[in-house]
Amino acid sequence: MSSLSVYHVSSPDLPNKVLTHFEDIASTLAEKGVRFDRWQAAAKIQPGASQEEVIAAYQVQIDQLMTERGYITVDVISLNSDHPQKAELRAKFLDEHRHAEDEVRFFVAGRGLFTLHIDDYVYAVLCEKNDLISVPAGTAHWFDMGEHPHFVAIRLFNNPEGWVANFTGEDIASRFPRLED
Ligand SMILES: CSCCC(=O)/C(O)=C/O
Ligand SMILES: [Fe+2]
Ligand code: NI
Repeated sequence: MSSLSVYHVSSPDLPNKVLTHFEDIASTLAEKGVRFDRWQAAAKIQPGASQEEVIAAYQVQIDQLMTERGYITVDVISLNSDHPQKAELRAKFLDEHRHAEDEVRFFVAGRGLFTLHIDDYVYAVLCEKNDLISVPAGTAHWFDMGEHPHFVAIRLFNNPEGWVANFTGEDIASRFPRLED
């Protein structure tokens, strides 16, 4: 089940609230400019499936997002716990960073934990299959796929380079809960 846990930066052990209803999650995030939508990921895709297979299965949805929201680049992260570089891949996203563009991720299988740091609050968004999250450019955040990754996410970008991150150098991510798997 998708969820949103909201913490004050000073209390990583105790969330102020935990939301599990889609409308509550979407409206709380919308107040901060974060878009949380639920789409139907109807094609059965297994974590570990190739980028080509995932893009072909979701071409209609990808085209819709590109046309309606102007994204120009797409790629796929598709990982299961057999992946030989899973620890390095996990570590790559675990430190707080920002992007110069919106972070748009459509989960078509499995789950992952996005944690957003906005002013004095931390928003931990557990994303699952069918969730489409759009985090505004410049938002400090990190992502945990867990020790045993099991997810497929389609990533959309509005720059031709794809994924470019600016790390903040802060250690805040190490104090907040990681994905339990
Ligand atoms: C769920 S997609 C992989 C993570 C990623 O692209 C990112 O920028 C995390 O912050
Ligand atoms: Fe990111
Ligand atoms: Ni699964």
